[in-house]
Amino acid sequence: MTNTAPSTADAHIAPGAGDFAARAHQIAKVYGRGDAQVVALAGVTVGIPRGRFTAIMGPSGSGKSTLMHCMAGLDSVDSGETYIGDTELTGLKDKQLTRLRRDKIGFIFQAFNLVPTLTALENITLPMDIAGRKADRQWLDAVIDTVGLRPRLKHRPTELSGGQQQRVACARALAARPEIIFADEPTGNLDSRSGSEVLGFLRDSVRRMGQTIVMVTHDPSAAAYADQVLFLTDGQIVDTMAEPTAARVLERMKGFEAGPRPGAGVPGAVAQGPGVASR
Ligand SMILES: Nc1ncnc2c1ncn2[C@@H]1O[C@H](COP(=O)(O)OP(=O)(O)OP(=O)(O)O)[C@@H](O)[C@H]1O
Repeated sequence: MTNTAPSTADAHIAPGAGDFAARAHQIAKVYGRGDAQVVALAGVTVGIPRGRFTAIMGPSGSGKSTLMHCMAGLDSVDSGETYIGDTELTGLKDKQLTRLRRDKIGFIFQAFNLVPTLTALENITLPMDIAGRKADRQWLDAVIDTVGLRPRLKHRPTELSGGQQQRVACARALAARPEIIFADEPTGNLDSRSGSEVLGFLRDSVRRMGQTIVMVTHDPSAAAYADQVLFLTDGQIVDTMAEPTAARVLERMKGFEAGPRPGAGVPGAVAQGPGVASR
């Protein structure tokens, strides 16, 4: 069911209000028809605070990837609006959307998606090369040092470990200084040590470089690296948690197995950054 009722939370995401790198307003997404119909998003209103690390968690099938894909302009919504900065994505033509994704958004996926014939450095600068943009040398150096890739820049992906390949993918996402980075299970293919390294690096890029990151994850330990966690069930944001710990996130996730927490059903909830009270 799509929730279209206005929410007082909407005031927080009116265009120009709040410092959000990305926003969604009452977005709904339904797959299939008739008996096969699945409501993936049921009227989600959310703002992603700029310069913060936000994790999205929820049971399998709760709509995490759909929300991320719709907010990143990789998938269309059936109703509602999405914004990157002040630019409304809904209604953009394909070419405009491609340009916006290229110029303003960085992506990190579970599969590293590196070009095997290019070196680590060439992979990092590839999006800028395609866009015909010159890399800011100082920034690029800072990114390379932050991810600890300097001794590996001439290596091809097959000559790098999984963790190193994902660090190349992180550096590629950061190099163009995007408005926001969307990361979908970035540590899903990594052992726990490499996963911790990548997560530590993502957190550092938020703290030291002011990057905005949104990450979908199943792992409470990964979510604990974030500044805040949004919890989705049945296509709605039902809770938020600031300054999460793995234990608190795990405890909250257990609650979903027994159904949403009483009073936690807040369709239209808005991520409010560090000021959100822990629940
Ligand atoms: N292309 C599609 N066609 C039909 N149904 C889809 C499609 N993509 C997603 N769905 C359905 O929409 C719902 C939400 O899917 P989504 O992948 O967003 O959930 P998720 O929370 O990311 O799940 P997981 O944690 O298992 O990856 C699920 O019921 C899924 O089966």
